[in-house]
Amino acid sequence: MTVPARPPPHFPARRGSGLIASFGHAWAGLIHTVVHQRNMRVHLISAVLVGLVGSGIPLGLAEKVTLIFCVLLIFFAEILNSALEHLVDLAVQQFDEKARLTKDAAAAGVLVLALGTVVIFAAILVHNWDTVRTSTEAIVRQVALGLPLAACVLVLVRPQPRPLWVDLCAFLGGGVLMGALAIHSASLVFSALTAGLLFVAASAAYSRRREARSSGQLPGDSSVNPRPGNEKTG
Ligand SMILES: Nc1ncnc2c1ncn2[C@@H]1O[C@H](COP(=O)(O)OP(=O)(O)OP(=O)(O)O)[C@@H](O)[C@H]1O
Repeated sequence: MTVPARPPPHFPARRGSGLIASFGHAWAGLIHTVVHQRNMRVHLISAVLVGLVGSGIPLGLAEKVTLIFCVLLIFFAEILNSALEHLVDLAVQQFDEKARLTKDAAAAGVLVLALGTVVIFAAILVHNWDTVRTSTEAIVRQVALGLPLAACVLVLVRPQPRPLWVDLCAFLGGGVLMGALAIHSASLVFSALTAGLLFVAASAAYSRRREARSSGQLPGDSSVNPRPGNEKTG
């Protein structure tokens, strides 16, 4: 006797197929993590600061590769940590010791990587201390233009509701600062990394605005608090 084929599960229609659609799903996963995971936003701001140091001080190839690899590894770990949290929440809706152990272990993985990156970053700065000491002009420039750029990224990723013009000013202001920094950059790879992070922050701001609109919140209405249930700390 043949077993009747099971009906397909109730899935919403896929947003497309092929390589471009796969890239779109991965991009949506990245932006969702930035929007909903506070720690991911902390990593993003830290990565902007690393990008500013790397594009201000001339570093060796091995040092550049190590720093960029560390930054990407932390993002990777945080995204995987977030995926695991979703999976655990899907399987377990009540307090469960194994759920706690799984989430704690995943969070520990991110913590270890973040601490390791801080140590590596400090070791690279100490190793290049002579260059750092003689790069006063570059340091002043990176602080004068880079800190406002980091502030623009911070504005874009903040969960608090705000008017659209604030996001637009932050994105355009960040772009102008980025351009000014890129002219004198010691490393175009680090400049590209910083520009990419600004773009990710702007996409997160846009995505948050769309979510707020579809859930009935008016963007820019400061009387409406962001939904705390949607916000994760890790
Ligand atoms: N179902 C559960 N059973 C037991 N403990 C849980 C459960 N869900 C979460 N926890 C505990 O609460 C912590 C925070 O979990 P949550 O899902 O809120 O993630 P988060 O705040 O985004 O995580 P983190 O900042 O730790 O990465 C977990 O690390 C775990 O110790």
